[in-house]
Amino acid sequence: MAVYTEISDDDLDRFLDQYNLGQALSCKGIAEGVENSNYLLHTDSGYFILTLYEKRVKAEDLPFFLGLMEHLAAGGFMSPRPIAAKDGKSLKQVAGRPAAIIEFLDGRSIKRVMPQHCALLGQALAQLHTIGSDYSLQRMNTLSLSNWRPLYIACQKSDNDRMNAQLFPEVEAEISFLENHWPDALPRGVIHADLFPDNIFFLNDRVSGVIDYYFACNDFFAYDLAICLNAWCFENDGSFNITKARKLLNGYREVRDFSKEELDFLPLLCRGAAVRFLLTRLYDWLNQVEGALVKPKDPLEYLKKLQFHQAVKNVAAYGLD
Ligand SMILES: Nc1ncnc2c1ncn2[C@@H]1O[C@H](COP(=O)(O)OP(=O)(O)O)[C@@H](O)[C@H]1O
Ligand SMILES: N[C@@H](CCOP(=O)(O)O)C(=O)O
Repeated sequence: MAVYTEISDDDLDRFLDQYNLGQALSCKGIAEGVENSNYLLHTDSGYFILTLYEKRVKAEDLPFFLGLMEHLAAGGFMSPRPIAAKDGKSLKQVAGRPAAIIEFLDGRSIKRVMPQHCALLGQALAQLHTIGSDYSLQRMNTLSLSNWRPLYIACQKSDNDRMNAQLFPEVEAEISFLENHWPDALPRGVIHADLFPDNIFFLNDRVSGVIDYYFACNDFFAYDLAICLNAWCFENDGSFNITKARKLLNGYREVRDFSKEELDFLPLLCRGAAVRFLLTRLYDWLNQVEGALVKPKDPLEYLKKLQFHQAVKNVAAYGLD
């Protein structure tokens, strides 16, 4: 459960006075998520998500994230809209943290990914890329190639018990490889950058919501696909499910076709995406926040995914000819 910051009743009442949403009827910490504190807020006007932005989210990036949600929703994408306060602004403060109230979306994230979910995910991802392409704000990816080595060094420094001594040389060699082979130019635009199964809601066999834009940034579209291949196409036993990958990629290209160059770089981008999540998970594992209600995720899951992609020769391994 991710709740890092508690809100007192007085703080909540004062906060809600700034909106036209009536009084709070309840406000409960949500038992999912890792990055921010999220509450299910029930007011006289209905249900909302109240998010308090924590650690990795920089206050200066919040206009990009909230504006993107608004832009995507206006373009017909199933993103929740931030709720504007009486002064028209959606970014506020509560309990000393930047905070926003977000529209509540119906639907549920799926616990057991099936190939048809991957096809719908692919279509949704391509829609996000297409609708996001005329978004006016820009944000650099702060968890990309140039950030992996500093993050790796920070992990090493945090590993006081040398629990991961064996892991480090392998990760460092991979970072060096990626630094030497990362593409300079591929089709790019706004990407979600964290489209894991917990960030998509399904209802009646359709995508009803895409949430959690707090890693969104400008980067290669194919890197977003790589993140999704890692997050959606491996089974619990660590094996790669080529059927799911094929469905994901084919679903994507029904909406936005990818170039040969994007496909050629896909194995490398998948390696980079694996390193990115391995490192952030490792960092969080080694730097657990005392008293926070959060379950850290397993970094080694991403080492196994990395090793799979290191052995991939071309996109046939992902189900494409
Ligand atoms: N707009 C929304 N509508 C409904 N539920 C939401 C919405 N946003 C977040 N949630 C719920 O809150 C949980 C955590 O949200 P998320 O944005 O993933 O948090 P974090 O940024 O901490 O990872 C989600 O798994 C979902 O259950
Ligand atoms: N998806 C990341 C962690 C970020 O969690 P989210 O709750 O923001 O999706 C991971 O799996 O490492």
